[in-house]
Amino acid sequence: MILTNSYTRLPERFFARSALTPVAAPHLIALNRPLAEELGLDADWLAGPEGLAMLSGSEMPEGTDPVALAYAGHQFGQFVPQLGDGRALLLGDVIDRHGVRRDVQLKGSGPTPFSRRGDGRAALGPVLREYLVSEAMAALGVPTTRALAAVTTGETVLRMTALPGAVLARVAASHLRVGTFQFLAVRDDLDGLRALTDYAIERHYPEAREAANPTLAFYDAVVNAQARLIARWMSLGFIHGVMNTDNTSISGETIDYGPCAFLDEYDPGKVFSSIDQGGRYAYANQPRIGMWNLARLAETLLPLIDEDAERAVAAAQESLSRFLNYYENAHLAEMCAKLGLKTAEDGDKELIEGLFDLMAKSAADFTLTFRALSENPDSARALFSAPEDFEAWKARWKARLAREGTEDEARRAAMRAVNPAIIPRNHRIEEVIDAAVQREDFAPFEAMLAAVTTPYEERPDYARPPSPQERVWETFCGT
Ligand SMILES: Nc1ncnc2c1ncn2[C@@H]1O[C@H](COP(=O)(O)OP(=O)(O)OP(=O)(O)O)[C@@H](O)[C@H]1O
Repeated sequence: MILTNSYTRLPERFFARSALTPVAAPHLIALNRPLAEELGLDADWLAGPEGLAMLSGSEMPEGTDPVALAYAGHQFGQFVPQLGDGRALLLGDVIDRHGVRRDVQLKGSGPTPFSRRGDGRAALGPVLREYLVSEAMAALGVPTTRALAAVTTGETVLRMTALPGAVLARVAASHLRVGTFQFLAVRDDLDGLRALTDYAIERHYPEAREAANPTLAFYDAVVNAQARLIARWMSLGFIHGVMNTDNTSISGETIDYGPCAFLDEYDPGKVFSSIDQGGRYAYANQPRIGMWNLARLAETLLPLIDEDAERAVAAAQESLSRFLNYYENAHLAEMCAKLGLKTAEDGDKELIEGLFDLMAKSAADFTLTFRALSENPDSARALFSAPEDFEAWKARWKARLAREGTEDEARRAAMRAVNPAIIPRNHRIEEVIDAAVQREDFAPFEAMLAAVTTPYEERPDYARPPSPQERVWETFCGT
């Protein structure tokens, strides 16, 4: 098993090497064989003793050079100049079957020089949550980190109580974050910023090299990727929950599934995360926060954009101002597709907003509403508290559909292919975690993984929203 590590070609101050902390009794609970195959990794080797030693962070194959990456970040708006992988170890990278370099990282593998007061570990529950939700997101076509494997450690970690420990092996287009740039900028490390920008351009946006101002073109590409990512989240009712700048990936992937959750009933102000007291990362705030995070990235790049500070600010502002355009175009395209419209025309935005208003008034289930519209709009009526208002909206929608003239069955098929039947609902995730933690029963995890990775197939058992007794009000971060 050969993993190179392209980060170690960057200056030493970007990362720290860290001693391994072998775990008591590693046990493989999940291995993503299709992903291993896509990465060109030998799944049988990964499932064997040497693979398990690597996946649990206990022992590395000869030649592996794992590192913890340094980064900073704004957490809930407060700048922390020194964060870094406090419980993660980047094993290295591979070139996948499509020729793309991908990182393999362990999360929960023990203390690193960046652990601060933390134990470097992860509990089984959050590892299962991240595994399920990231794989669901991939199946839904959302750019995301992936789950390669999950291993229990045979050790307990202390949180509110003693919990079983686990390690997640995660794959990412890279682990570069807005916070990685902030780490260098706050230290006035211009050479470092140059090296990091070159690395990021090379890895993610090579076309920026050809631009008159490569740094600006790189920034614009990140703005675009984040705008499209957040539009995708919004179209699925996904709430990230902890959109700090250290969780804003330069590649435009979703990263860190700590307190995330999908909406059940539609509520634009919805917050799940127990630590998001002010609602900063509420569902409807996500585009605005994405733009705020990108402004922080711009600040780090100013000296590379232009030697003249005023010109640099003006250029960065112009680029950032395109975020709203990118976002609105992407969101409109997503929503038109969800409503079976192939093109967008004047008035579509109002049609979409009209539906969301009704959904909010009725607390209609987000996923069920769009799925019902894809199958049998009459069945959607029951989701609305004022059926006559829904009928009026439906008449507008039907008139709009008639103007496009797509044949009904073809339109329904197209809508079913973009409106999932299955999302990883929070109450089901909690059941999976309970079974695993209380009874070491992983069958519910496997069954749910199979359901959420085929999200467009009808599965009434997983499609059902929570009953009032099953409802989960809060998710917890950083465990
Ligand atoms: N148990 C822990 N021990 C040491 N450091 C931790 C622990 N939990 C979180 N941290 C660190 O606190 C910071 C913020 O944590 P956060 O929960 O956003 O990240 P994470 O979930 O650990 O990792 P990632 O963002 O890579 O998914 C990170 O620097 C992280 O490494």
